[in-house]
Amino acid sequence: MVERRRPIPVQEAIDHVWDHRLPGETEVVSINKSDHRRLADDIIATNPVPSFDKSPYDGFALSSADTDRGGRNNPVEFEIVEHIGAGRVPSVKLKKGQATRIMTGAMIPAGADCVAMFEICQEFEKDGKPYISIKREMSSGQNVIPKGSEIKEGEKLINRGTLINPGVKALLATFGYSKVKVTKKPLVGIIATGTELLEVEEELQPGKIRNSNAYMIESQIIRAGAEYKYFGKLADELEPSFQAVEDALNEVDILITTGGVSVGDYDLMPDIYDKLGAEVLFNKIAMRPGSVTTVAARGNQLLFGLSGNPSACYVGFELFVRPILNHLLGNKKPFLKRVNAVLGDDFPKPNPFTRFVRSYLTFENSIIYAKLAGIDKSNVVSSLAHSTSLLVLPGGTRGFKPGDEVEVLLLDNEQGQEQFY
Ligand SMILES: Nc1nc2c(c(=O)[nH]1)N[C@H]1C(S)=C(S)[C@@H](COP(=O)(O)OP(=O)(O)OC[C@H]3O[C@@H](n4cnc5c(N)ncnc54)[C@H](O)[C@@H]3O)O[C@H]1N2
Ligand code: MOO
Ligand SMILES: [Mg+2]
Repeated sequence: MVERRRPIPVQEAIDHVWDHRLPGETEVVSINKSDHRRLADDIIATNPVPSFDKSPYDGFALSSADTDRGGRNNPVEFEIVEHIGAGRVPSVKLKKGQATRIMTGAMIPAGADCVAMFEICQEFEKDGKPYISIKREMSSGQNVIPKGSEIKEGEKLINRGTLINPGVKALLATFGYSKVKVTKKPLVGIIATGTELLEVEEELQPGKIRNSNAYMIESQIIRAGAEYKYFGKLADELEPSFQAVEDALNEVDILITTGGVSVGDYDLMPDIYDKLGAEVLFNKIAMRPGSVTTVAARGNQLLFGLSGNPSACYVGFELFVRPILNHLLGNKKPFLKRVNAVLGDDFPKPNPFTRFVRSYLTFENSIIYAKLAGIDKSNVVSSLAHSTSLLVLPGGTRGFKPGDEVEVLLLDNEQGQEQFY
């Protein structure tokens, strides 16, 4: 007799997996290798920025008081006593009527409180010495970037958990973080099951198919920021499959298998979990595709039994594996970002289960439209390449039509959300 499974709501399944989450680990990497990693510590300003009063322009540093009553008919003159570029420390303290020729980024000399840009100065020589004249009044602080005006020393700039992007990297360099403490990438094992599977380089044979899921999962793991180890494909035979799964568990943090989780004669994963002594958290979810997605726990390891059907496998990963990887990676918003959109296609067939439809978004006249990425069947592979989102259609007795307001989960968005819903 076929086993009857009780489907549980998606949120309940997500909660079960979430209850088994573990804290991630950290490691130190060189700043050059830190891209796309997540910060394990807050980033604190180790110095003020700028760390000295500096000039934002090429011009002349002088005392604004010396320009008092300067004007169109009353030019004020300054003797140029020093010439400094960025990186040099001024050595002359300016006296009344003196100015320093200064370049962008250079330190403002003592005795100066403003910078007159080249464009407003007349240069000339008097007694063989360089001079300028200015036909206007300057104010104190004009064209000076004061020390600490951008960032105060000790200020918290970036929260731990933040993904390192070019801007974050610029800050790390600004504050001397040549080594960066980041969260460690969890290692996720992949096993594909199915006697019908051929590897990518093999010729197609009658009754067989190429194993696309393992490669798809590799890519999903990388997109999530983790690392994978592929243990190959297994024929549907219990003893060797059990051995392979047990061996793989010794090497990885998390194990993903694909196929063999339904109720077929060669669906061996339920027996393998049994033999491993793993606790099956659930094996039926009220969702399409991926209703047979099974998650088991052995010790502190999670085993994700994703469906063999490509679209079901894909969705199972995004809903159940990805948040756990995000959590291990220190992402404080581990669930897929959910936004509202307008349905751009017809979807007349109702379904009692919540559907996660492979879709993409378009942006027209300030409206986000969600459109179907292709055939909406659990066994198809073709729609996945065009999917940037999962349209969430609640289960029920009605279908959906263009113009209906819908929710979509974003697949390529780095900013997730704290809860699934
Ligand atoms: N009597 C029932 N039959 C089925 C049920 C059910 O409830 N009662 N559930 C159906 C649903 S829903 C799904 S989804 C599938 C799930 O199947 P399995 O997870 O057990 O996977 P397999 O049987 O091993 O394979 C299913 C399908 O996927 C192809 N496949 C498998 N591995 C790969 C791979 N690595 N790359 C590409 N394609 C793969 C495989 O050849 C099969 O066509 O069960 C339904 N049946
Ligand atoms: O698990 Mo199946 O994908 O619901 O069709
Ligand atoms: Mg099966």
